[in-house]
Amino acid sequence: MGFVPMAPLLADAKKDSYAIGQFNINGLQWAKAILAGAESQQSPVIAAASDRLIDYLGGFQTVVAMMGALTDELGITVPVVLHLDHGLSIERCKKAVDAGFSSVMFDGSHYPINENIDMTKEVVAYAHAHNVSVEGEVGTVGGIEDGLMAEIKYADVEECQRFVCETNVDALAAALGSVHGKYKGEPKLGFNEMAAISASTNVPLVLHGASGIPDEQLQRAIKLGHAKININTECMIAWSDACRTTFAEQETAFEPRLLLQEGLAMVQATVEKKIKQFGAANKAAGSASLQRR
Ligand SMILES: O=C(CO)COP(=O)(O)O
Ligand SMILES: O=CCC(=O)O
Ligand SMILES: [Zn+2]
Repeated sequence: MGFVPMAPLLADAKKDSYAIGQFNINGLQWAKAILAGAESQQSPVIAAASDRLIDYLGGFQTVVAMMGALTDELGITVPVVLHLDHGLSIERCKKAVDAGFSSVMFDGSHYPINENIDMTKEVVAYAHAHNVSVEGEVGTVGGIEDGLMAEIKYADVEECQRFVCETNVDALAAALGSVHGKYKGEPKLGFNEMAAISASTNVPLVLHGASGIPDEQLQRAIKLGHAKININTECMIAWSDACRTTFAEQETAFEPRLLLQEGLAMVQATVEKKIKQFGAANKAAGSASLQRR
């Protein structure tokens, strides 16, 4: 089974007011937990490799081969998007397309808007020619992004409109106060700006840094056009808490399969919980016949 492009899935999600979960891959067993969680909920899923972690994961081709084999061997029937998260350069986005990813994010948010537009355009031209979807970012998500500590820079409504119109991206990550990693205090998303950006761009929006955002704010974001919600930290916290407990309880154990299994079960449980929260459970059937790469 191949991977599906992201654009048609997000169009369906936006139309029916639910969001598809993006879950970051932190290794082979982790990828299995993501796929099993999506299958059990019968939800489309976006499995993402952060460009920052590509070498750690074994390289672009390894990620594609691993995810392809896992979806086959596990008998996964729900649509799976294989997405490059926070692509660091045009070249690396092209490499991901060549390797077989079905979606890429080019993160040009640290560049001035004109450069971000030009670079994103180049990624879109290459990716669309290969039936691969593209996500772009305007403004800056706070916290650790690409390994660097980023200041929050709110997306500007007019810049977003220009960005979408000129680049033809399939999805827009408009930074509106969310933060990667753990929140210090209550997150406060810019809902007025969100409404204006959603209305003026008319593309599916992407919420980065969604771990730890209260349900009420997530539901408002979905109503205002967010069709993709990114979760990594909540899975990592669930995994590390469970693993720490196992290590403390089983002082003499040494087999990784046993030591890590409770942590991985918690990753799957977190994926399932978030999918239900995003309203994406049982949404796989309508999109299952989509063209795969
Ligand atoms: O945005 C994310 C991945 O791109 C994940 O954000 P969290 O750190 O909030 O899970
Ligand atoms: O969490 C997602 C992004 C990253 O870690 O690079
Ligand atoms: Zn992100």
